[in-house]
Amino acid sequence: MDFRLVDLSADEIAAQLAVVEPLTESVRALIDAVIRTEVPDDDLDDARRRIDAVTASLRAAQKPGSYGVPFTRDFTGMPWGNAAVGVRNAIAPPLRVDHHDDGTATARVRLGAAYEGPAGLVHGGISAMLLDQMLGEAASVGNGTPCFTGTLTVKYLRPTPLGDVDLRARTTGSEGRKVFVRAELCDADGPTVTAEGIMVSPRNLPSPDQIAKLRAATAADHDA
Ligand SMILES: CCCCCCCCCCCC(=O)SCCNC(=O)CCNC(=O)[C@H](O)C(C)(C)COP(=O)(O)OP(=O)(O)OC[C@H]1O[C@@H](n2cnc3c(N)ncnc32)[C@H](O)[C@@H]1OP(=O)(O)O
Repeated sequence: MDFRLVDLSADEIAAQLAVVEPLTESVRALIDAVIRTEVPDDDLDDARRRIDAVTASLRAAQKPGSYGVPFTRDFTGMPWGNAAVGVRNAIAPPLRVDHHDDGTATARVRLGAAYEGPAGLVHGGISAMLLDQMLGEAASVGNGTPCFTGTLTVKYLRPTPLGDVDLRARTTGSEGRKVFVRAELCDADGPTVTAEGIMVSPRNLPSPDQIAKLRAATAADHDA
């Protein structure tokens, strides 16, 4: 787990997001357009050349490896490359997860043509990924430390049509470093996929107490 700290204020992060989120949204629109376009082949070839030129311009200054999960000075994670929630990742729908006082995590997301499995239906792997993220978020926030998926059990109750889906997760208990979590993915008529997870806080991570102390120390440094 990457605990790299970045010295960015909330304003600086907001300024980055203001540029990055629209760019990623444009790439998502591009993905959808490539899937559904019916323009002639010559136009496709021309589009490819122009896209390659944009890609080359972005690669002029490029981070090695992946984005990782840097932490801000108030110890907030920035999982911007994450496949499910990443604001820099055009493959992510992205899921925007809300955490509630009762310990549940919820999200609503529109799954378009890029997430198709069977015709007109959400790919089962995408449903599993989104549910996995929800389980991890509910477990991690409830536990106060990041939890990895140990065991994930997914049950597909009925097909999920592409379109708007709602997700909800809640922890059902914990035992040592294990957190037990349940989640469901619903269309307008109710649950289509359910999941159960045993999420484990890895042994080499700081404990929730240590993280709370780190967060307090970082805040105190910043105030000084
Ligand atoms: C705001 C947003 C915040 C942040 C939100 C973050 C959300 C992230 C969501 C994404 C979730 C992912 O995709 S995570 C990526 C996919 N998952 C992974 O790559 C995990 C790969 N596996 C591992 O790293 C490891 O095997 C771990 C962490 C699962 C366990 O390793 P460990 O830490 O050494 O654990 P260990 O001491 O062996 O075991 C501790 C206890 O857990 C149990 N245990 C161990 N492995 C498993 C297992 N696979 N399934 C069930 N239970 C297990 C043991 O029996 C033991 O129980 P007992 O004897 O105490 O009873």
